[in-house]
Amino acid sequence: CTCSTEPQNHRDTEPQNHRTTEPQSHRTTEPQRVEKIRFSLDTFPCSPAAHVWELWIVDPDLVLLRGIFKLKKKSHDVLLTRTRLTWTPIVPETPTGALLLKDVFAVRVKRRRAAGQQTGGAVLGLALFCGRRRGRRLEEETLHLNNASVEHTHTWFNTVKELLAASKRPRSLKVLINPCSHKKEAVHIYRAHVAPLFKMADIHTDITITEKKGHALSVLKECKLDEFDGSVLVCVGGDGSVAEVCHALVLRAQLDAGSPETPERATLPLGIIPAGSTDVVSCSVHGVRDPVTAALHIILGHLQQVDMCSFSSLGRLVRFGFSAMFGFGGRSLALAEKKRWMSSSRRREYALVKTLAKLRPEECELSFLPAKKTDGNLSEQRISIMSIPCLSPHVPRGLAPNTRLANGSAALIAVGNTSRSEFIRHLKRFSSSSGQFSFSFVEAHAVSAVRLRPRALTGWPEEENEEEGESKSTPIIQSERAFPWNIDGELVEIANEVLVR
Ligand SMILES: Nc1ncnc2c1ncn2[C@@H]1O[C@H](COP(=O)(O)OP(=O)(O)OP(=O)(O)O)[C@@H](O)[C@H]1O
Repeated sequence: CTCSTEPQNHRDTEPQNHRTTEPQSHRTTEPQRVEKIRFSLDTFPCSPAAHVWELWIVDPDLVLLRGIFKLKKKSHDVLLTRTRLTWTPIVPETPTGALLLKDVFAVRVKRRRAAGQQTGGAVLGLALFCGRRRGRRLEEETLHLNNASVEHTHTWFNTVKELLAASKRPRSLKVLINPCSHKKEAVHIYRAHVAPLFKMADIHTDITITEKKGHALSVLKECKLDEFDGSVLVCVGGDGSVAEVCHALVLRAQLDAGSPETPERATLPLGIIPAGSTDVVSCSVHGVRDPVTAALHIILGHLQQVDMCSFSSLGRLVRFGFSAMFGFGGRSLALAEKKRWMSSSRRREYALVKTLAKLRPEECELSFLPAKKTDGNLSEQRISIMSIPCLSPHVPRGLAPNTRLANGSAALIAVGNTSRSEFIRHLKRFSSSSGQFSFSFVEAHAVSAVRLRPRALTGWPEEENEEEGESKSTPIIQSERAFPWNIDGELVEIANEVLVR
């Protein structure tokens, strides 16, 4: 029983509040079983000083203080109640869990709030948000550090926040979204899976939803790059969108450096959020096709250099890109492009089957500069050139599994003249297992440059009338002298020899 006019003599009139103002080592986390009964002055008129009497019925087991002390050189959790001191050894003394701050992207103070309550609420502790590896994926995970002390929580919060602010992470993002990618889901993928993570990490975003093909290129050609200082460009879309943005970044770097001949490194890093049908570039860089993994890589500031090729013809730059196919790959894409009204998977299947039915070698002269060994000369081929492994859900090990992302070379895969059935066997091995290069008609080389000169300037002329009902005014090859190339999934028609570096 105590009597007071000074609330602080009771430590506080609200027993549960005093828990939140105590420093860590003197704070109890036990529920406080204290009941308070108030009496009016009239009840005890004999008291000269007090206005109110308060009777405190105190649980003798109530923990008054709690802290970590060493007893006989071992750490103990020590509790103080009104009647006794107890201590429990803290075992093991080595940490049982660890979290690297390089994986943490946000910290928040947790509060108890009623439904609909926006502000305030009792402090419950800290939540640390991090990206955890699960195989090739990065997943968002939260570490809860529960502690009801306001002072303690804010000290930890401020320190962690300062540490995060000092790390090399993007503070702002210029986001380009292709709303037409694949099933037109890019905007939804961004809003549902990516934007909440950027918000959580306090990253400012400036979003452009592209209106047509070439829009991203014109944005990046004309923008002032110093406005993007310290920021990262993000592309949400499929391989066509990524290729357009990458081409724009490298082209811009070359234009700014005034060196059309020498390759220049792009000044802005690019984040790729996969929203296409195959997402070869995203799969190759992240090892998995997953928007959350991609977003967490961006937030955590992970950087990966990636090789690109330049494609030029007769001394003029055609474009920059990661992969190109000539022959079978170019022909089937050209055919698929004619069937735009079909769904993307159907027209791809249709074009594949049709092109296989008319399979024949390209008459061409192919020379290359090997990355390590002696140079070579090949003819009558179907050809692929890839600066990255080109992984996709359909080809889990990649079209060019021996190519690294940034080794300064590309894989040249040349498939010589063979029967249709052997060619199909070769193709099938990409999706099933290894061994796709162990055919006598397949050659694979690591190269730093390739020159391809088509010999027959009219390509496959018999194809142009290949189907009943098909208009003769829409030939597969727009110009009689042009050859279809598949560069990063985009149809590029080039009439003359092509130099890839
Ligand atoms: N608003 C738009 N309307 C039409 N095309 C666009 C628009 N914005 C961008 N594009 C172009 O769409 C082309 C294809 O986009 P993207 O590669 O993202 O989709 P996709 O072809 O469905 O995916 P994938 O290449 O993985 O199959 C790109 O060349 C891009 O330049």
